[in-house]
Order: sequence, then structure tokens, then C-alpha cells
Amino acid sequence: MIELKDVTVRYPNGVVGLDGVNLTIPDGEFVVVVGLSGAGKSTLIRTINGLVPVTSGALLVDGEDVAGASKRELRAIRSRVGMIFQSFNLVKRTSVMNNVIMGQLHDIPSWRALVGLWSKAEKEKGYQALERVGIVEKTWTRASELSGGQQQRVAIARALAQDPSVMLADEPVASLDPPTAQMVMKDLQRINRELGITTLVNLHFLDLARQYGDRVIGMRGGKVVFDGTGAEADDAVFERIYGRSLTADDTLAETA
Ligand SMILES: Nc1ncnc2c1ncn2[C@@H]1O[C@H](COP(=O)(O)OP(=O)(O)OP(=O)(O)O)[C@@H](O)[C@H]1O
Repeated sequence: MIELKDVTVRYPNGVVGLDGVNLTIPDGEFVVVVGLSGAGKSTLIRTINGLVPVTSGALLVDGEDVAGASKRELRAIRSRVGMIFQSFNLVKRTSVMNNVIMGQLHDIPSWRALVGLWSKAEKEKGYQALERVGIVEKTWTRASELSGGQQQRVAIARALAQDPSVMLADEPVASLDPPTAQMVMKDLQRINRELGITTLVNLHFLDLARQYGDRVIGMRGGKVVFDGTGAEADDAVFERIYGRSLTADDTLAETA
């Protein structure tokens, strides 16, 4: 469970990233966070993962206080939180397997990571994660040789190899073409349903948010301005979240 109680994040330059956010995200929920650029979506994800400090309020992940955590406690919290980024963040010059095993790095001494000397159990976990996203045949391919969609699936497998209780995805499909974006969203949804991993996905396409968001949270100016189901998030709701009329760029289908 993720709980934010009146969480405010103020960056050192004075910009308020989150403004008094109250949210409870139960275990196993699939949540899509929507909002225009600058609304605070990335700040929310980076705060939950302890990358951005909470200025005031309380933030609990699986009952542990992220805001007051020591460096060691933060590392332990992060080891249970899988992160997925728009730009995949793979090490391109090495194999898919090496990338995926790096997801278990908190359990592996760094010198072994450097030489790529993995145990059978680590490799087994890597294979299982790659099977889950359907690209086990690419295990020994260099990451640089994969398409964007394949790279994002490797990134999902890398997060899975961490055995996370929470998965945070920051605009995971923003760099992908529409059919590939759908495939990656389906992977995230299937993994959430099969493994019960609490999942938060930042998106800016309203059709994807409606389609996949069991729950949709709308942000604007660092505040939560909508919290409901995908079905409830009609055009009028999105216009309120975005603070303007909708355009073709707001949907994935129209931008193809
Ligand atoms: N490191 C930072 N230092 C100062 N201000 C920041 C920093 N990161 C984000 N901000 C500001 O905080 C606000 C929220 O930004 P955030 O990146 O969370 O929004 P977002 O909804 O994720 O948008 P985007 O998709 O463009 O990243 C914005 O005003 C942004 O300029």
C-alpha cells in the first residue's frame, strides 16, 4: 500500500512539485496518473521512490516511512520498487540478460555485475522475467539491437527481476508508436493482474488512461484534481484536469 498524507514537495528553487497531496493506493491496484506537462506526475513517482525529498506531510510505502528513511532504509524501499522510464534506460552495449540481471543488483556485489558473472539462480530469474514479457528469444542480443518496444519490455523485465511490490512507470509509452504503446500497456496490465504488483503509470494520452486505468488520478499544478475510474473520466473531466479544450494530440489513436 502507498499512502500520501498531505504531501508537499518544494524544489530547492522554490517550485512546488506536489501541493498537499492525499492519496491511498491499495495493494495490487493499477493506477494511471494523467495531467499536462508540469502537473507533477514525475514528481509524484520520484517522491514515492524517495528520489525527491518530501518537504512536508507523510509518505508510507508498504507501511515504511519514506520521508524519514535513512539512506539504508531508502535503499531497501527502492529495492522493492521497480522503475520504468520513457527512455528505457538500458545499458545499450551489453546483453538483454545482463540488463535484466542488473535489476537484482541490490542482491549482487558490484564486482560481479562488472564482470557479468551471474549465478544459475540469477539467470533463471532473468529468463522468467523475459518470458513474462514475451522476449526470451532476445536474451543474448545486445540491447542496442532491439526496437523501442522490445527495449521497453526488457526494462519491464529488469524491474520484474527485482521482485518488486510496486511498479512505477513514468510515461512508459511516450517514445513508442501506437501499436507498440498498446502492447507495452497490455504487458503492464497483465503483469499487474498476474502478480498483483501495485502499478502507477504516468500517461498523457487520455484514451490510454481510460482504457487501462482501473483508477485514474488527474493532476494539475501539483494537486490531485480528479480521482475516479477510467469510465468516469469523460471528456469534460479531462478538460477540467488539463484546464483547456481537448485536441487531437491528447489521444494516442489520433497521433498515429
Ligand atoms: N528538479 C527540479 N527542480 C525544480 N523544479 C522542478 C524539478 N523537477 C520538476 N520541477 C517542476 O515541478 C513541476 C512539476 O513537474 P513534473 O516534472 O513533476 O511534472 P510532470 O507532470 O511530470 O510533467 P512532465 O511530463 O513534463 O515531466 C513543474 O513546474 C516543473 O518545472
